[in-house]
Amino acid sequence: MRTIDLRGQQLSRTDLLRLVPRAALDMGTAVDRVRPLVEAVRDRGEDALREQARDFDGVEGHALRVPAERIAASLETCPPEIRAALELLIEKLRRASAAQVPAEQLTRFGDGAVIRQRWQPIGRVGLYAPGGKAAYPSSVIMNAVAAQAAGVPELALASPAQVDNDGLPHEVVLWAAALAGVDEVYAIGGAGAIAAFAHGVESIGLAPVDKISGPGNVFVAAAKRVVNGVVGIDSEAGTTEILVIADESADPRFVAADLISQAEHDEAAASVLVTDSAELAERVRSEIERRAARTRHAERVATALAGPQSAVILVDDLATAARVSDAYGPEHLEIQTRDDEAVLARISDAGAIFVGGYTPVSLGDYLAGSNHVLPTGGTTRFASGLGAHTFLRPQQVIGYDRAALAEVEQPLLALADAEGLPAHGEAVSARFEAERAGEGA
Ligand SMILES: NC(=O)c1ccc[n+]([C@@H]2O[C@H](COP(=O)([O-])OP(=O)(O)OC[C@H]3O[C@@H](n4cnc5c(N)ncnc54)[C@H](O)[C@@H]3O)[C@@H](O)[C@H]2O)c1
Ligand SMILES: N[C@H](CO)Cc1c[nH]c[nH+]1
Ligand SMILES: [Zn+2]
Repeated sequence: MRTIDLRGQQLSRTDLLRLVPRAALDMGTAVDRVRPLVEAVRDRGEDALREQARDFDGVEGHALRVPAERIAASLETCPPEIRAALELLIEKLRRASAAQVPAEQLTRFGDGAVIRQRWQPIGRVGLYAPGGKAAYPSSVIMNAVAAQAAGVPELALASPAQVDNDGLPHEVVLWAAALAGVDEVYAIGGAGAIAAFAHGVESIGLAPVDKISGPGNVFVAAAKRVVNGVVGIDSEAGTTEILVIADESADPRFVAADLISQAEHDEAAASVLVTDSAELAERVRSEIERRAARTRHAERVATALAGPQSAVILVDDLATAARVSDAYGPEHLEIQTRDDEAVLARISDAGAIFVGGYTPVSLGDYLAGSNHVLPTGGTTRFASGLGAHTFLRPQQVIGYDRAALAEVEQPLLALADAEGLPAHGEAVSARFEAERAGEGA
């Protein structure tokens, strides 16, 4: 990991934005690459999906829709300990997701004037679970349980076709779909899946969805940006990022293990350590050296950690560390310091925040009860992680009676007049015309 030494420098947020590294393939380039893939699926449907499965997943002649009976039957081969772990995840996530559903609120302006704030679930959603370099049953559940907590009636799931599973998605993805109660599943990956959800594919019975959610690599995130507006999207939950703020009190073994854990996702994943302790930085480095080579995906991890997107950043103090973190706006932020709450209080922009030495990101990836689908690429400035709220739209329901309308008639006429839109005022006055004509007679 390269070192960026910011000690002794007074840097503005703009300076920090330029200094702090970002993922190797930028979103603009990825958008240019996937736009033709999305348009091909929009224009040529199944044929384009089959070409993309051949080119990117190495799969041909497979069934794009997984029969519902096959999904249910998959559970027969699910080892009991994996089933129990998936069920534990479902149970914890259901509780935390239910807490994300807001209660209906009433605002009354006197007796006959009320605004109801209700939260309306989206009708049909497309859930994406990645499946290129690894299998993501946990993402199936993060998506499905959040949507179910919101009350979404129709869920469809897509995940890449696998050569070693007869062109079906990973078997463990089917287990998760069966346990989460999702029976509309497609063996489609990447930009093709996002385009298929957005535009529908009649020949395989895939109706267009209203909103797409779920994580994926940079091509998946870019495709979501392309279809945004045709359908809604959750967030750009792309290539994984972790930023750790640590001081000399942190355990270098924990910090190193966490930086490696997220580098395991993708050669393009970003692992960043920000510390005011040069000694900790050194100890983390040697721990990484000791551990990284031993991991199953050592080459991928080494590439991610050596890439321009990963770094050790040395700062003068933890206040500066928090500024660096906010400028970066990481998907995952870990805080391992002597006073974690003080650092947390300085943080604004992060997808999810993991506080203390015993709250690693991989706990949140699987079993904290929180949702692991999180915004990346600096979008934490305006986007949030996936939750029940992702699938709910606030709608105001307005009800005034005659007396309450009469009470606001005059100020409303003044506003309509100020905007030069008198018919707006007349739409109110018209309701009292007959009565006034009677009074005048
Ligand atoms: N932000 C989050 O919430 C979150 C959560 C989990 C995983 N992730 C990220 O998801 C990603 C998973 O990636 P993955 O590759 O394993 O699975 P994936 O399903 O996201 O991507 C595989 C698909 O990418 C497409 N693809 C591959 N090469 C391409 C190319 N050159 N051009 C266009 N399309 C191409 C193919 O369609 C393929 O099916 C990782 O980057 C991981 O960090 C993010
Ligand atoms: N760390 C990922 C989010 O970037 C989520 C995940 C799923 N499985 C393992 N990890
Ligand atoms: Zn992870």
